[in-house]
Amino acid sequence: MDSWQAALAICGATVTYIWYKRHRTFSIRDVPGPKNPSWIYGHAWWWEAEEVAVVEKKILEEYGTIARWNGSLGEERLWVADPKTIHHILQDSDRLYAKPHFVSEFVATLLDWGVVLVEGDAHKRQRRAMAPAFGVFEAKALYPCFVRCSNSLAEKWHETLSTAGSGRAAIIDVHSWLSKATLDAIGAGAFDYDFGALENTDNKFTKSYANLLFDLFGKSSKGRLLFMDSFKWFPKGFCSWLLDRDKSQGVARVRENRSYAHEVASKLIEDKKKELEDGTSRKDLLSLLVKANSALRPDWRLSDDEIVAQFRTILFAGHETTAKTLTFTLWELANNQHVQESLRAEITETLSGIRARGDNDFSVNNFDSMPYLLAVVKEVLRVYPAVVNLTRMSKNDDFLPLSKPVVGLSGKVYENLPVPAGTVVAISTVGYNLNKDVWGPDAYEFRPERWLDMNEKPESPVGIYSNLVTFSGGYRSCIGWRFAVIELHTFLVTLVRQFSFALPDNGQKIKKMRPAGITPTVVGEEHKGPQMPLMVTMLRNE
Ligand code: HEM
Repeated sequence: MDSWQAALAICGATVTYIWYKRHRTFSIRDVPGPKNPSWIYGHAWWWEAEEVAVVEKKILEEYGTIARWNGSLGEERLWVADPKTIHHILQDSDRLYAKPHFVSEFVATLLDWGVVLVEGDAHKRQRRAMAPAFGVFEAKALYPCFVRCSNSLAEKWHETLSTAGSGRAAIIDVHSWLSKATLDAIGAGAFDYDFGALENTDNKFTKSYANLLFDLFGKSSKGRLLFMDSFKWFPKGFCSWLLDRDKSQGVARVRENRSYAHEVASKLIEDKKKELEDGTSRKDLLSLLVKANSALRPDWRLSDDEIVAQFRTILFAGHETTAKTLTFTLWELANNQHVQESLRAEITETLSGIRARGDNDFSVNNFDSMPYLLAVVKEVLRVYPAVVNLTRMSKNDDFLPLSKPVVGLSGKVYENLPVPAGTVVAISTVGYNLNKDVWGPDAYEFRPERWLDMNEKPESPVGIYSNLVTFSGGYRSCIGWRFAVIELHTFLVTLVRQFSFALPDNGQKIKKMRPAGITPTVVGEEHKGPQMPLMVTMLRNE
């Protein structure tokens, strides 16, 4: 075959492929969605440029709970905020949907191949080994760690405010403090390891976490996004190979973090194994994991490398997520003084009851009888889900069930939506959590009271916690949700009883940026990375 014939054959094959993709029955081409701003880049930049929830509300208002959008080079994708569809993807479809390899390989630079990223039998095996460390009893046992870390944070704020001009109040970047305190909390609770972040200890591993996610994702450009999206065209493994050679500052920082993490984790695992042999095993998650693992059938056991991967996974999955959730909680309390006052009143009243019974302070079980505290935390988790999208890819052609029919661009009405194999589906946690069909006409408002009025349980809850998709749902839902919820309750009670929060009167505006989840930044100072300056005032001692 000469070169002309070869060129003709390639052109013919390309045209046939494009024709096949356009005309096959299983297509999402007919689904309405926002106009593609660029065939080359798709919507990636459009998402990045807009504030979290602004785009989601636009899509919900204009297209409803299912929309088509584009990846690079014209690729068609789905955006989903419909409860029935999400339920199908998360609960029923181990066989049908997987995390796309090009996303997982990128995230693996941060987490290694731990339970968040592996698929199929490897996931089952890793999850089985981890499950015993994440029960209710185990989460409650970590309460003293959270008390210690939240008290250390309160002490730091007391010191800062006592030396401030007025002696009682100052503007504090609560996000940077909460990020340090939650790193200490996950270190203590999950590994019995002291990061010393609040104390500013000279620990290179601790320092390697400062703004790591923002450096990796927050300084994106169109070219960078295209580069990352292009991994989808390459076979598995290529992306990892390329990232190992990537010289960009964000990836270089992650590589450095990985080498410190491996060093620390290997030493910790060795110590935990020794403690297990000596009968001095502790109650942190890693000790429980090492113990549960050693009792498993040999072919189910995790290797040391896999345990190291869980160490990095737990650190990433459980650190910034809780820090950001707490940051937005304090912001909403500053925005809604009546909510803050009601919460403080409930804390004070509960504490009086505890003291009247002869106890000194809160125990973890007291939170269950604090409906307003529970409502505030659920409402923050609803409006500010730390992970804004769950990305999946259909393994086979599938029909997605819908709560409401979708009217296609052609006028055709779909009761179920045909989705071709290989379609990327973004499950929008923000879109679902703001869906008015699920949460009522005031779904966009921050209103903790909705949880006090709610008494009906949904027939098929979508998420693992309170019908929210914030912790995902089904067999890959967040294994650490109990840990997170107890940590959030503990920090809030400690901080709200000792400090009040208000918006600074300097006209500053907060922008919720998208990279690496939902990130608080100040408008005009986005380049400085995450921050949330609030006016914090010391309250009188109890
Ligand atoms: C507010 C805090 C948190 C939020 C919003 C959150 C959210 C999530 C979400 C959405 C997923 C699913 C990710 C996906 O499917 O791609 C997930 C998975 C996971 N989370 Fe969390 N998380 C939080 C805290 C924690 C904590 C504190 C830990 C550990 C102590 C943790 C450990 C994990 C792990 C190990 C997984 C992977 C589970 C699996 O794939 O089987 N998370 N989390």
